[in-house]
Amino acid sequence: MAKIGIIGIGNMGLAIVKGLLGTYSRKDILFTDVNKERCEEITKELGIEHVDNNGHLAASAQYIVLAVKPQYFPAVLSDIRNTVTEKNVIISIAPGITTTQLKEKLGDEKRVVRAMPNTPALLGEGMTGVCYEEKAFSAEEKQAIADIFGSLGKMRLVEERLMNAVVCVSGSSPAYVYMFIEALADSAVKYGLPREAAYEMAAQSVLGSAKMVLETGEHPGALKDKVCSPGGTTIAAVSALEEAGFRNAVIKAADACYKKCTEL
Ligand SMILES: NC(=O)C1=CN([C@@H]2O[C@H](COP(=O)(O)OP(=O)(O)OC[C@H]3O[C@@H](n4cnc5c(N)ncnc54)[C@H](OP(=O)(O)O)[C@@H]3O)[C@@H](O)[C@H]2O)C=CC1
Ligand SMILES: O=C(O)[C@@H]1CCC=N1
Repeated sequence: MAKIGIIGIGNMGLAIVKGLLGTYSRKDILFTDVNKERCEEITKELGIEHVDNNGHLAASAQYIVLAVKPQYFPAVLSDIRNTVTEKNVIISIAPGITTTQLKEKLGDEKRVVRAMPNTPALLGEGMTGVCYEEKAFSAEEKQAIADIFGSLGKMRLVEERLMNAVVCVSGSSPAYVYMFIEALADSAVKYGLPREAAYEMAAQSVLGSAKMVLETGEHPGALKDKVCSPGGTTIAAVSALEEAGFRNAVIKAADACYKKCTEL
């Protein structure tokens, strides 16, 4: 099996490695990071090798995942530029950095995939949007890309012009979902429920509701209507949420997220 190398073992790099471990053998994964102490700790904890610099990683792995913050991309791309060849599959998970920009830095003949995963990949429950130039990859490579992101959860191929929308709906959205869970739990604590019970009840309600959307195929609005008894408690809450601009707040959050993608 071709080796997968991760550059940057922070929040997302580590989530990807842990997700990959569900499917890939330890010997097929390697990583680098500027923080050598962290490298040692992760190697010790997970039994995965790290190498001492990005150039060495690029020489050893066929699939290379760039998992550093966008501001560190120029340095990382320059580290690997002279080592990667047309045989490598270079996967960027940065928001806002386009395939054209990546190829400008790496050389036009290099082959680039853009992916936008999210942190639930850590548990194999991630969602990743992926785009690449169809004709640049063999069927076997396309399968390998699907396997890599499939091992982190669900994956969908999208057109590159939609990658910023993917950041809004799934790359960044776990943060808003955690805020919702936190607020929901606070609301129950306010009325006397112990905090630990409140987090479990809030999180399980979000998990169960998400599964209802995914597994019944019903429209979220129809599922909402089934919770709202006429004249009941839920419709009173829904009315208060509408008054506070709940749905508009989420759409405005996406506007801010999308704008930021275009500025990075
Ligand atoms: N976090 C998330 O939920 C998601 C993040 N992403 C994207 O993933 C990328 C990484 O994000 P995230 O994991 O949150 O960031 P982190 O800062 O947590 O992780 C990046 C890691 O890379 C290290 N690093 C920095 N420069 C280099 C370098 N030159 N060579 C090797 N390693 C380096 C950092 O070290 P140090 O800390 O010392 O700088 C850090 O350990 C970003 O582009 C982000 O936009 C995409 C989807 C979701
Ligand atoms: O906040 C960020 O910029 C990254 C991209 C998606 C999630 N985290």
